[in-house]
Amino acid sequence: MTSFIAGLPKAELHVHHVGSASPRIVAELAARHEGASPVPADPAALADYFAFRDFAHFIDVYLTVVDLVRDDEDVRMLTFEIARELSRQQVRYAELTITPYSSVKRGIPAKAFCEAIEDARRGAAGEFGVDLRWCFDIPGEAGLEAAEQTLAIALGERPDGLISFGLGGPEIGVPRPQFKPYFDQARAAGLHSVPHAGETTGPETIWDAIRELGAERIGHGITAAQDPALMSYLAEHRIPLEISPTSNLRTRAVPSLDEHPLARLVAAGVPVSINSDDPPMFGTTLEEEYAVAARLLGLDDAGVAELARAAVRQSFLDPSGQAKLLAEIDAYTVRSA
Ligand SMILES: O=c1[nH]cnc2c1ncn2[C@@H]1O[C@H](CO)[C@@H](O)[C@H]1O
Repeated sequence: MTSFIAGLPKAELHVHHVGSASPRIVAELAARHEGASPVPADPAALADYFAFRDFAHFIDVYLTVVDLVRDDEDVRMLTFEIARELSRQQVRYAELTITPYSSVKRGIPAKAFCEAIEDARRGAAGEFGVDLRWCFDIPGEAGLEAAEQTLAIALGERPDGLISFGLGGPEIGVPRPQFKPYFDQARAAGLHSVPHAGETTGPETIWDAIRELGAERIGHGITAAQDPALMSYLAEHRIPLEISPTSNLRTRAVPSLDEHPLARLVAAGVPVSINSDDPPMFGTTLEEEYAVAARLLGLDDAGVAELARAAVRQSFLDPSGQAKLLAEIDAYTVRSA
């Protein structure tokens, strides 16, 4: 199973930019910028640093890593190195969630930020054969000011790889309906709506994301398992959940992997993709998340290949790109039989 997963061509739909900074990248960033940072450069110490009391603590820690990204060269290096890691796991296509607001607020001009990610996107395609797209998300804890800025950067700079508009950060105390005007404008401009919801709050947040923000996919959405009517709605309207099992464990959104609602969601017919969210911060990889999903769902190699196909079909990759990647998965599965 493990070697099958390792070689399986994949697509990743829910993985965060700064959240993918590996210990090597974090050490490189820490070394570049003198000055006090609580983020340890030593990989062992960093692993201890990435231990979270709860979700709010996770966001606090996450933002200390955001502080390490100080200029457009840091952005370019981080993005390119993420693509290297994705290619090592046979990821051919990834929709990377990026929060430009947080970096622009820290002094990186929006134009330079977008040029840097686009440089890295071209490099990733040429060097690694990884096709990167961007989801620009609003950091919810920064409220409507961040929504305003994120939309302005998205529509003002409109980098070629930008395909979707999201909402991350804490859900508690951050009601989704307030962001409706920004999602309306983003969708009117042709961006897909993919807010987080139902990660740390109940099903009503997911209903809001659907009804108020026009969600086409939901980030996490695991509390949908508490509402059979919502699961039926997600199944009937083919609104996929972007599931990251270990993330939910490490942020304490679920008490244990065995209690993760993934199997209940799949049994109810809810479309899901498997993702890693913030892999180094959660001590995992996309490959590992496929193995966790295979265990929780009792899948054989054929079942795991279907997980990869589902992610491709739920992606915003164009039909010909999807057909090409699906054919690659089919060919790999036949070869591995
Ligand atoms: O699992 C997650 N849930 C919500 N937000 C997340 C997660 N992982 C990373 N972020 C990021 O946390 C920042 C908060 O300012 C945002 O950039 C969001 O993208």
